[in-house]
Amino acid sequence: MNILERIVRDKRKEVDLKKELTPVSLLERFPLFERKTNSLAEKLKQVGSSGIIAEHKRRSPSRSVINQSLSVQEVALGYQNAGVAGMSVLTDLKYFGGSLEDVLSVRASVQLPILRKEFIIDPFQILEAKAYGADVILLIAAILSRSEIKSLSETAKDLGLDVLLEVHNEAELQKSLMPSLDMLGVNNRDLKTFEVSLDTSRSLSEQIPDDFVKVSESGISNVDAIQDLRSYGYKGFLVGEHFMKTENPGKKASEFIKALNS
Ligand SMILES: O=P(O)(O)OC[C@@H](O)[C@@H](O)c1c[nH]c2ccccc12
Repeated sequence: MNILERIVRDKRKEVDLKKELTPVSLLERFPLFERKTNSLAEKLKQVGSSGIIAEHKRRSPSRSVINQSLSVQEVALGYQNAGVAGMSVLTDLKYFGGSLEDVLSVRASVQLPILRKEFIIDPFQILEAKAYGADVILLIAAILSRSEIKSLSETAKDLGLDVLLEVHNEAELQKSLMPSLDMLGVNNRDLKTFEVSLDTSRSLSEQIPDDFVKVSESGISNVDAIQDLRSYGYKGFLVGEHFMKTENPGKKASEFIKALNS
């Protein structure tokens, strides 16, 4: 069993348990459930957007410690001041050390569009995302069938959330294209082997129709890479470790965006 299969197996158990404990009717009564969401796709399309989607990530299966010592609010404020287009918040606890409460804290601290970074396999997790203040959900093509992608993305759209669909190869891309997606993310990291190559974004770019906002994810650690990926049509750049592994992720992001604009 590869790591992705293990994560999904554990996620199924976690979600089934949570569904027993929390009725949907309760989530729908959370104060944040009614709010108007903030579109990341629209933000990325604006001229002059930095395109940076900065991630909060304490640890990962490929790197046991990234940053465990900062408060998520502090990181969020630093990112917002730096001029990022949006923020991604990992909510998986077992493998990434995150939680839905992290989304709630970020929502209370900044106005940025917030992506709930999670292994979504059930509509319940999309209701949670809305209830805790997220604006965008991630769907990962490697763990979902076409019909699951369709029903989950339609659920998200009905709630006013943006959908970022993540692919890693051509087969995943071809099986996933449908109008209920807003952004197409190409993960440069193979979630089964952890190998990273920006060539994945370069080679898949021309197969992504222009009606989707293109996002390149993972392994981005320099400004030149972004300039290069822009020439392939990418408008969003998901950056985690390069910022989070420093003592001051907001400062790192600020320097990065300044270099991008100079
Ligand atoms: O830390 P990096 O290499 O900059 O990567 C960030 C982000 O792309 C990565 O965390 C990620 C992309 N897709 C995911 C799916 C699940 C968990 C994590 C991810």
